[in-house]
Amino acid sequence: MSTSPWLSLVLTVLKACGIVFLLSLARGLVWLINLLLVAPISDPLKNMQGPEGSALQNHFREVMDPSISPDTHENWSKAYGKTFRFNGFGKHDYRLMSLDFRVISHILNSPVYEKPWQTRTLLSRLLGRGVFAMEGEEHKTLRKLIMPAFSVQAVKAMTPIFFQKAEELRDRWDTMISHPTPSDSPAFPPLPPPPYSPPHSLAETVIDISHWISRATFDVIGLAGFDYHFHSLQDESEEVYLAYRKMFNVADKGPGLKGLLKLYFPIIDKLFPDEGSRTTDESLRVIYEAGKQLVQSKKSAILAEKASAKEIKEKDILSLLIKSNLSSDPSKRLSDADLLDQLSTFLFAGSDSTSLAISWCVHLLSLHPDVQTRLRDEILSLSSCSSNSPLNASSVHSPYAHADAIDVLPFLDAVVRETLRLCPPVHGTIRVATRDDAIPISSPILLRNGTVVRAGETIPIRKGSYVHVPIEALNFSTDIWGDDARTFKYVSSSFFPEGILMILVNRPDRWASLPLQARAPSHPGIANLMTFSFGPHSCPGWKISILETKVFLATLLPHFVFEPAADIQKFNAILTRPYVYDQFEYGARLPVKVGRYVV
Ligand code: HEM
Repeated sequence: MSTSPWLSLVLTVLKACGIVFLLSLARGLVWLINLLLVAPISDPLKNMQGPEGSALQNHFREVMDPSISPDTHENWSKAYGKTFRFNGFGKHDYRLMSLDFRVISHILNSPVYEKPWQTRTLLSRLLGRGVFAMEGEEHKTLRKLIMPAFSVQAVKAMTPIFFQKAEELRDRWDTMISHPTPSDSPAFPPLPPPPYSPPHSLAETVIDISHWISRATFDVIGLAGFDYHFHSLQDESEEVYLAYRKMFNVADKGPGLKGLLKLYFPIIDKLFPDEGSRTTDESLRVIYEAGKQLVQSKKSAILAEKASAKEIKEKDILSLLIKSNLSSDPSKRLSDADLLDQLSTFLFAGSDSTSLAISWCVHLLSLHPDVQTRLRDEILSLSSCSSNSPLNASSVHSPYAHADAIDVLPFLDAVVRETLRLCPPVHGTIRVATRDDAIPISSPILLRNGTVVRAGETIPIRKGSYVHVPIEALNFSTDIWGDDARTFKYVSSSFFPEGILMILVNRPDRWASLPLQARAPSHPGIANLMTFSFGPHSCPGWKISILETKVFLATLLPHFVFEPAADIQKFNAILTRPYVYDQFEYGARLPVKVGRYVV
């Protein structure tokens, strides 16, 4: 019996598919064996000291979960020296971590180290070709183009917006105190008691301050960035605002296992888009539609003003970017879509990070009433508000003069910096070596084979190795800040012994006379902190955040007293956010008791 031609064709195709499948399987197997068994043998990090773990055990939680990471970093650096290795996805994936500033300086300044492609791909999916996701020459060019938008003058020009939104927030909270509504206090489980409660409470209304401050800082970047009104402090219904929020919420959840698989096999997302992908696509569509019109109208306005030789009035970041773009080498100019990507990047990088800085400040002030009172007194002592009248942009002085006066208040500066040191919104960052390298160290280490690597000598690292930069741990360095640098423990506020609270109360004062090691050139960080990182990828928005935080505190403190309402813990998901202890499933929240301040 002869086989039909169709059947033999099907059999041939099946055979070919089988061969392709077997070849792919063999290739995958070789790759896996090399990854898990062969490559690790010659990895120089193998010879470093570090915590042990089984073949596929990772140490991500130990180094990234802020409820245990301070202890981990302290214990590991005591046991292995300041530069050690730990398991990434297993023993085959040794990663370098260091609390040695010489090592960190090298990693953050050398062109050998870049953000891993995985991070950049994830960011590009949300933010397009933003400065966050770029490296090398492209990054350098773009960075030069955006920097005018972060100059001292540009930040100063934003101050009326900081005041406007801080006052709007103050008024919202004032209304909430007068008329507490059920929608402001949804039915969450009872709040676990805070580690400290004042003997005579002056505040009754519980407000999730991180939620409201986040709305305010989103509005700020909308106006300061694009001259765009999200009006989110009024209600959260504006289309572009919702699009950004939904998209960033997806990002906040982290990639998860499926997200990681999608990174390596993008086809999965094309074939089986999940809820997160659909939300991101729809959000991007809304953002790009609105953004296109915004960029075009701003560009036309700027060109028209240029043609009429009038002074260009627009002060928002987008206008400054367009101006900077128009005057740059035509071959290096950004397209309208690229310009918009930078704005999405600033919203992503600048709104919630600043909101967290303000929220953590209020949280620490609520726990330390004497610091709160001292700070309020300093703010009220400003000549323009000596009579409990609120600081506001429309009073006798211009908002610019107000902002200048606020900026130089020493205790306010100390409280803001101390909070940024203890609660950095970005817990850490990561780099990958793009070629074999030798990293200089300043603190000696003992290798596993008994060799001592002395200060000034180098340790080898090979292409493809990951290096974790533990921002929070570097902020807690006892070499810089002294023995009390690590007395702040966030394991669980309920375990706080009284002694630790007493030490924390006065710590902002350390900023009045900084130790030598905290000053440049010993300390390379921006504003004497690691919080904004440093080097070519350091945060360009740090001046915005520090001044914005100060203006918000200076506007809110003369009006309100803050008392703790719950036991709060830190959780690190892209940013380090506050959660109610043991109520993680209810999302990031920072309930604080807010009352009117009465002289
Ligand atoms: C308290 C608030 C802020 C904190 C803690 C913070 C922290 C950081 C850190 C640690 C980095 C470096 C990340 C890395 O190297 O992986 C960074 C980069 C960046 N930040 Fe901020 N940031 C804050 C506010 C802002 C603001 C207000 C803006 C803009 C409006 C901004 C825009 C950026 C951008 C564009 C980058 C990428 C820079 C580059 O790759 O060249 N940030 N930020």
